[in-house]
Amino acid sequence: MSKSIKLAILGLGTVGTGVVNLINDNLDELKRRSGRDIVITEVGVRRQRDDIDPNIMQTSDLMATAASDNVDIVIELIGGTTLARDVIMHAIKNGKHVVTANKALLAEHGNEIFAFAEQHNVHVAYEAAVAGGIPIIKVMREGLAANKIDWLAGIINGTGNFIMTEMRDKGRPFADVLNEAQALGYAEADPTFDVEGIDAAHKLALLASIAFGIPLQFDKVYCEGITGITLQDVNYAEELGYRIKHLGFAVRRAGNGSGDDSAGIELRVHPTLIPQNALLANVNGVKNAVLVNSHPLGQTLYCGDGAGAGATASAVMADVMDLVRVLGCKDADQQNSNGHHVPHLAFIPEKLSDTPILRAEQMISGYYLRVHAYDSPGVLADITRILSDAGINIDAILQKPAHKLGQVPVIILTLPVVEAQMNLAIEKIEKLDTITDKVVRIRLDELT
Ligand SMILES: NC(=O)c1ccc[n+]([C@@H]2O[C@H](COP(=O)([O-])OP(=O)(O)OC[C@H]3O[C@@H](n4cnc5c(N)ncnc54)[C@H](O)[C@@H]3O)[C@@H](O)[C@H]2O)c1
Ligand SMILES: N[C@@H](CCO)C(=O)O
Ligand code: NA
Repeated sequence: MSKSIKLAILGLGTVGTGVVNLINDNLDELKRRSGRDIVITEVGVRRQRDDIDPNIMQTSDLMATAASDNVDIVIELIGGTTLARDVIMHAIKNGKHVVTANKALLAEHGNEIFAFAEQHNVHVAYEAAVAGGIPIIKVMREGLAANKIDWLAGIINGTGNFIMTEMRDKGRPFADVLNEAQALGYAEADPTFDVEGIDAAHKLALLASIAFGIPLQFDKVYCEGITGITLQDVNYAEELGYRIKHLGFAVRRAGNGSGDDSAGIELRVHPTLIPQNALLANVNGVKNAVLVNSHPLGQTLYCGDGAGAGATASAVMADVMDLVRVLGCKDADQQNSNGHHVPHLAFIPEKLSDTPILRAEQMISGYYLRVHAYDSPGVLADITRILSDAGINIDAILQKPAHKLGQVPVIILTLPVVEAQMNLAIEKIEKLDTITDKVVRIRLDELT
C-alpha cells in the first residue's frame, strides 16, 4: 500500500469526537475504499486529554498543526469565524487540504477562503457544513452538474426541525426541547443561530452558490426563525391541510421580461406552510431534506440526519476520502491537483455570475394571514376588498367563532403575491377600526 494519509483533527467536541469514532469503527472499510492507510497524527485540543491514543500528538497550538509536515489534511472542527479562519488560511498557505463543517465561516468568508485555496492549489471541502450527513454538496456539484437548477427548498436546520416536531407532536415547551437538542449535540454553540434562522441562512448561502454559480452572499439572505411560531398557527394550518416547516428557499426568477428589476434570485429562510401531503412536510425530528427542481431532471429529494456526531462525521470523512484521491493524483502529477477536483462553488471561478439577489419586497410567495377582528357585520368584506384591490387572490378563508370580547380570528390563505403588495394590503387591514391586533403572516408554498 502507498504512503499513508495523515490527518489533523482540530477540535474534539461533538463532531471531532464523532470523526475519531468513525475512523476507529470503519478503518478497514476506509482502507479498502481508498487504498490508503488513514491515520490521525495530530489533534488540536484546549488541554491534554488522557483518553487519546498515545501515538497521536495532542496540541493547543493549532497554527503549528496547520503547517506541520506530519499532516496532509487539516480537519477544522472548532467552529467560529476568527481562529478557525486564521487556521484554515494558514493551512492553505502551507499547502494543506482542508475539511471543515463550519458553515458560519464559509458563508461569511468563503469567497476569500476558496480564492486563496485555488491560488495555492489545494481544496477546502465542506460537505458537513450543509445538511449534516446528507451528501447534498456532492449531489449538487456533481450529480446534478448537467442540469440547470431553477429552485431548491430545504429543511436545513436539524435543531429547529427537532424543536418544531416535538412541539407539534407532543406539545412540549420550546425551551425544554431546545435543551434536549443541545444535549444531543445538534445545536450550535450559540443556539440562537439555530432558532433565529441564521444557521439555515448560512447553509442556504452555500446551497444557492453551488446551485446558480453565484458568489456567496450571506448578507443578502432574508432570514426569519421559528421563535414567533405559536401552537395556535400550527393548529390552524393543520386544519387547512398544511404543516408549518422552517425552510430555506433559493429561487431563480426570470422577471417579466420588460427590463424592470424583477429578475434575479430569491434567498430566504422562514417558517412556511406547505401541504401536509408534501414529502417535506413529513420530514421530522433532526432530519433535514432538500428538494431540488432542475432541468431536465425535474424534482429530486435528498433526506437524512442533518446534525449530530455520527451524521456529521460521515460527511467529514466523505470529504477526506475525496481528498485522498486528489492527493493520489498529486503524487502522480505534481503539476496541478485542482484539475482533478470539482470547483469549490461548482462553477469555475471566472464564470460565477453577478445575477442580482432580490430584495425582500420583490420576493413572491403565498401567505397565511391571521387577522383578529371585532365580530361585526362587514368586517370580512372589508378585509377581502382590501386584498382584491391589491390584486391578491384568496385561496381559502377560515373564520373561527368569537373567542374573547367578541373578537374573531380570521385565517386567510392567498395565492402567490409580490411581498410589496402584501405589505401595503396588511398596512390597510391594520388601519381598519374593526381590527384589534397586528396581522400575523406566515409564507405559504405549494412546492410545485
Ligand atoms: N454538531 C453538529 O451536529 C454539527 C453539524 C454540522 C456542522 N457542525 C459544525 O461543526 C463545528 C463543530 O461543532 P461541534 O458541534 O462539534 O461543536 P463543539 O462545541 O461540540 O466542539 C468544538 C470543540 O472545539 C474545541 N475548541 C474550540 N476552540 C479551540 C481551540 N482554540 N483549541 C482547541 N480546541 C478548541 C472546543 O473545546 C470543543 O471541544 C462547528 O463549526 C459547527 O457549526 C456541527
Ligand atoms: N446546529 C445545526 C448543526 C448541523 O449543521 C443544526 O441543528 O442543523
Ligand atoms: Na452534507
